[in-house]
Amino acid sequence: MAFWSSTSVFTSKVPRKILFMFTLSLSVTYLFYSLMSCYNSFQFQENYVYQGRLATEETTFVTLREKLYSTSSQVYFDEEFIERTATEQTIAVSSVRNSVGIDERTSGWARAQAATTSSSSSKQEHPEFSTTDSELRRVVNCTSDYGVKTLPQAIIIGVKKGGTRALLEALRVHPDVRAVGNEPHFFDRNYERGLDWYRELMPSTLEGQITMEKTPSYFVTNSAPKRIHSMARDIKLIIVVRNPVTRAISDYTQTLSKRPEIPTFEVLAFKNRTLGLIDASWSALRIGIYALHLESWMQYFPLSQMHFVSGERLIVDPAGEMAKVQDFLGLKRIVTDKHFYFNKTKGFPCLKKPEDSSTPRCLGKSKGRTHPKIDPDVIRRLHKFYKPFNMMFYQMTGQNFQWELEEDGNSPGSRD
Ligand SMILES: Nc1ncnc2c1ncn2[C@@H]1O[C@H](COP(=O)(O)OS(=O)(=O)O)[C@@H](OP(=O)(O)O)[C@H]1O
Repeated sequence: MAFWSSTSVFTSKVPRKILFMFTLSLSVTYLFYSLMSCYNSFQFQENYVYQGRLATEETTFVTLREKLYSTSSQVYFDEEFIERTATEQTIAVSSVRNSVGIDERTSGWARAQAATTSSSSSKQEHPEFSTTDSELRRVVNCTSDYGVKTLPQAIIIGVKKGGTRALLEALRVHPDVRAVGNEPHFFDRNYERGLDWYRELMPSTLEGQITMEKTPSYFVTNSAPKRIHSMARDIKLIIVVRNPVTRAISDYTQTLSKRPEIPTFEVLAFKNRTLGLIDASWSALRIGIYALHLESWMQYFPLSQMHFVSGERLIVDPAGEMAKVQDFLGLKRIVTDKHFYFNKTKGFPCLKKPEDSSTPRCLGKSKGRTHPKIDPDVIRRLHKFYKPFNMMFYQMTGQNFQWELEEDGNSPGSRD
C-alpha cells in the first residue's frame, strides 16, 4: 500500500517528459543488447571457423563467409549423407525434384527432401549442427538470407564420369564459390522453364562470390552451346576429361548397377565384333569422342573461356588441378594440398574433415565403383578407335592428356 502511494506521488511529481525519456532509453538499451547478442554470434562463428581449418589466416569478411558456407559444402561432399540430410539448398531440390531426370543423386536428394520437414531441423541431425549452443543457431538465422541469386558465371559442362562431382565439391570448399548441389539440367532438359526458374535454383551469393553448377550432359548436348552463349557470352566453362575408354567402362558400370540385366560391355561396344565394327552410336562410346563435341562449343566460345581438367590428375594430384582451376576462375588459391588426403579404403583423395567433426568427406558409393573386367582385346581396339579423335582433341585444346600411355585401361581411378 505504502509502495503504491509512494509510486503515485513519484509519478505525479516527475514530469511526464522525463518519464517518457526514461522509457525510451530503456527500450534503446534493450535493442542495443539484442543487436550485440547477434554480433557476438558472428564472432563465435568466426572463431569456430578458424580453429580447425585456416588458423593461420587473418579473420576477414571472406573467411567469415567461408564458414557460413563451408558447413554446407562439407555436407554435400558425402553423397550418402546427402541422402539423409537436406541442407540449405533444399529450395533447389524441391524445385528440381519433379522435373530433373532422375539419376542416383537426384533421387537421393528427393528422398532427403521427403524425409525432412525443414532444413534447420535436418541440420541438427548432423554432428556439426547438433550443438546445443543457442548462439550458433541464432547466427544461422541471422545470416541465412544474405546475398542474391544470380545466374552462374561458371559451369562444369562435362564430361559424364570424368570426375565432375569431385571437382565441384573441392571447389565448394572455396569461400568465393557457391554452387548448386544437384544437377539442374537446365540447358538440356529444362530449358523451356526459363532463366528465372534456373536463377531460382542457384544459391545466394555475396559480392565477389562465383555462382556455379555442374551438369555433365551439357557437353554432348547439341543445343547447349548456343543456349549458354545467349545467357552469358563471357561465361567460363570447365570440362573434366578422362581417358575415353575408362570413361566408357565407368559409364557402363553405372548403368549396370541400375540394370544388371543389360548385355556385356563387349557386346554393346560392337556393331559387328568379327569385322571389328565399333558401335560409336552407343552413348557410352559416343561421349568419349571429345573432339567432335568440342567443335560445337568452339563455334560459340573461344578457348580462353574453357578450361580442361584432367580427370586422371584430379585423382593423383587434386591440389595441382585445383590450383589451375582456381587460376582460371580468377580465384585466390585457397584450396590446396592441405585440404586433401588419400583415403586408402576409398582408393581416392578425400577432403580433410575439420578437426571438430567426425563426418567423412569422401564421395559416396556411386563414385569409385569397381569396374567389371573387360576383355583386353576389346580395350585395345577401343584405344585404337579413339586414338585419332584424342589426337585431334589434344591439338584443339593444346594439351596432351597422354591417354595413349594407358593402353591396358588401368588409368588412375579405374578399379578393374
Ligand atoms: N576424389 C574422388 N573420389 C571419388 N571418385 C573420384 C574422385 N576423383 C575423381 N573421381 C572419379 O569420378 C568418377 C565419377 O565422375 P563424375 O563425378 O563426373 O560422375 S557423374 O557424371 O557425375 O555421374 C568416378 O568414376 P568411377 O571410378 O568409374 O566410379 C571416379 O573415378
